[in-house]
Amino acid sequence: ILGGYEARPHLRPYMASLQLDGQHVCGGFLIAEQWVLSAAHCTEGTNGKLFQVLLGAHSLTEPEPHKRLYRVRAQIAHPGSNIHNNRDDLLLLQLEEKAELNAHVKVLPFQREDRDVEADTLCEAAGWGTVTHSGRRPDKLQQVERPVISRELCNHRTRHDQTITEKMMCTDSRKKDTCKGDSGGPLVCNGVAEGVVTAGSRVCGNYKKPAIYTRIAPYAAWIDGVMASAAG
Ligand SMILES: O=C(O)c1[nH]c2ccc(F)cc2c1NC(=O)[C@H]1C[C@@H]1c1ccccc1
Repeated sequence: ILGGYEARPHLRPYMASLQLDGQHVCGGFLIAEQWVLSAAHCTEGTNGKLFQVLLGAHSLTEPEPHKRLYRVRAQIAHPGSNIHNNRDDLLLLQLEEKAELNAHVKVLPFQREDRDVEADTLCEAAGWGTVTHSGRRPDKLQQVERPVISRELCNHRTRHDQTITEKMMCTDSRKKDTCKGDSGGPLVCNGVAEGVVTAGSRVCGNYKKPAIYTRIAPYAAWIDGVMASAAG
């Protein structure tokens, strides 16, 4: 998160850190007791290794009472996701067991109504992604508030030039922005997850390249289908 600030500990009890060998790789969030939603690109370069999912954390390194690392039973990338673009950039992770829900570990509802969030709506993003242009990594969860920008503006030839589909949304990236390592985390608008930070490599903090999110509502049926088929 560039230009943000330390989140109040455990005010975002749905936040997950996707880790490999104890290292934070991407964000994610709890959408059901045994399911985390993140971004498919985060699995690139992991050559099929399964993540571990840290829940209930504020600091990545310090011992905290409700912090717990969960093994992953299955990782399901959206079938349309690919390395060449940001389309269908979603990853579902089934935890080995149901997460123990408490004040520090909670499910975040996601938007099911497929309607664009109005431009200028202030939404929030949080993550353990880079906090400086030089790539400094924070230990504690950071957050930032960003206004939604219209798809028309985001698709301008000087911005993302017609690559933003109706299954994506954008926020202003002037100075304050999501960045590498925040991918997979939720864009929360009025208390509901409307988007997932895309994990395609992009420049951060440059107003000419707005932040891109996968809108969740268009994928509600896919998400429900995967969770239902793997149930039990
Ligand atoms: O965040 C992303 O967009 C992204 N997309 C990817 C694709 C492949 C892939 F193997 C990783 C990623 C990855 N994350 C990262 O590189 C994480 C490791 C870097 C990081 C940044 C800040 C704080 C901690 C760690």
